[in-house]
Amino acid sequence: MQPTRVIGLMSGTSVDGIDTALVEISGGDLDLKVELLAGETYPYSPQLREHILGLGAGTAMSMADVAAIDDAIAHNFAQAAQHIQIGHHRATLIGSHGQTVYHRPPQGLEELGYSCQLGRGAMIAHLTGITTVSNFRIADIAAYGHGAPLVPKVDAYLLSHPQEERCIQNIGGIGNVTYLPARSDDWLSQIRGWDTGPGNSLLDLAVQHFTSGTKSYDNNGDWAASGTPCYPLVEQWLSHQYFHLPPPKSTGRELFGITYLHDCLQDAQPYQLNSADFLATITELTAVSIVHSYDNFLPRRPHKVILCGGGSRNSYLKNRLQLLLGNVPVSTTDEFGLSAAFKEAIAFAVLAYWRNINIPGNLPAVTGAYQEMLLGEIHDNYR
Ligand SMILES: Nc1ncnc2c1ncn2[C@@H]1O[C@H](COP(=O)(O)OP(=O)(O)OP(=O)(O)O)[C@@H](O)[C@H]1O
Ligand SMILES: CC(=O)N[C@H]1[C@@H]2OC[C@@H](O2)[C@@H](O)[C@@H]1O[C@H](C)C(=O)O
Repeated sequence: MQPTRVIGLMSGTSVDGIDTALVEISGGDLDLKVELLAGETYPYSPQLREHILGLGAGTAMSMADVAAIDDAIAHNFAQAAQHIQIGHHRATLIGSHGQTVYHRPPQGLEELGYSCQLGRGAMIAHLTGITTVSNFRIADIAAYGHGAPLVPKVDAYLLSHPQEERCIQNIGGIGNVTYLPARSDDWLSQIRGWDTGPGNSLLDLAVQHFTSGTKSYDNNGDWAASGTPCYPLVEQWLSHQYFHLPPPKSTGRELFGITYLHDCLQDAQPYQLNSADFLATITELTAVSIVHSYDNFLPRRPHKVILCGGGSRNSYLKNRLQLLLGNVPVSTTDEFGLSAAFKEAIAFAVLAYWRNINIPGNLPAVTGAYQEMLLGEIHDNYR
């Protein structure tokens, strides 16, 4: 059978731009194959980024303003899909995650969560002339799940190993892990996944704070590497309720965003840290919270930790993780043939492909949903 050419579109909690992957997909589950033909990140304009971050942070806005942001996101996503195809044969399917602006996990057993991704799929289908699957999280949420993380099932089929136990750790704005047991008889039911807490979100905000907005992230972690972490503060921050909550669990900028950073800055005042020390301390919180969650919520430490997402390019953070994990080697998905930068975009291409052939995309043991669900709404090409 001919592989299907699919575009995956994803903009995550960093709101840095649209990660776009053009892939060829074949197979179903264990025989799933994905080839990345092109990958590109198309940044948002500074104004649109500011509006999206404002909306997410609770800035008062009219419904007309929200509609304008929603439309602008859909236009940008459609444009990204058009651009990535230049010089290639056309895709027949798009999987668009959209832009998360709000995420509220279920507050109790009988409670439904809520997650809002802007950039309507119907618009993208119309603008591109390509059938588009979007709104991936809602079906899992309707089944009392968190609607996140959704990448673990894709990780399972692209990165699991017959003998090794692996943690696939994404470090985006928020961090999330997929724990993959070795592929044995009932390995699928033993897969776990959850949001570990802050990835780069607090670090990016702190860099913006110290540079009055002239820089948006700590390139390579060099700035943090020039400082020293303040461990009493890391300990204090680690007492945050989220880190102790057992999975299934998910979070977002609602918890680890600008308000939390302001609290951290206040907590740091008695220690009179300079900016480098503060960044080193925030970076340490990301690293320690990841390892702490493995130690608390996994049967044992994995054989390998494999990183992806923008934070995998932060050498200082990677080194801190390696130090905390001792003899468990830390690498990136690039070393396993899967692009660390575009893995999430690739995952939404796979989820769209699965939706199109009626394969469920969620793992109930990860999201907490009571059953497997077909994820995403299909918007036909209206042209
Ligand atoms: N060279 C680099 N050095 C250090 N950090 C980097 C580098 N490149 C990217 N990053 C970090 O990665 C972030 C973007 O990561 P990514 O695109 O994976 O996030 P996201 O997809 O928006 O988030 P999420 O996975 O939470 O949805 C940037 O905001 C920055 O903090
Ligand atoms: C609501 C939402 O957009 N959540 C994102 C976010 O970014 C990382 C983490 O928090 C993860 O739970 C999720 O994204 C990935 C792609 C997922 O669903 O697997």
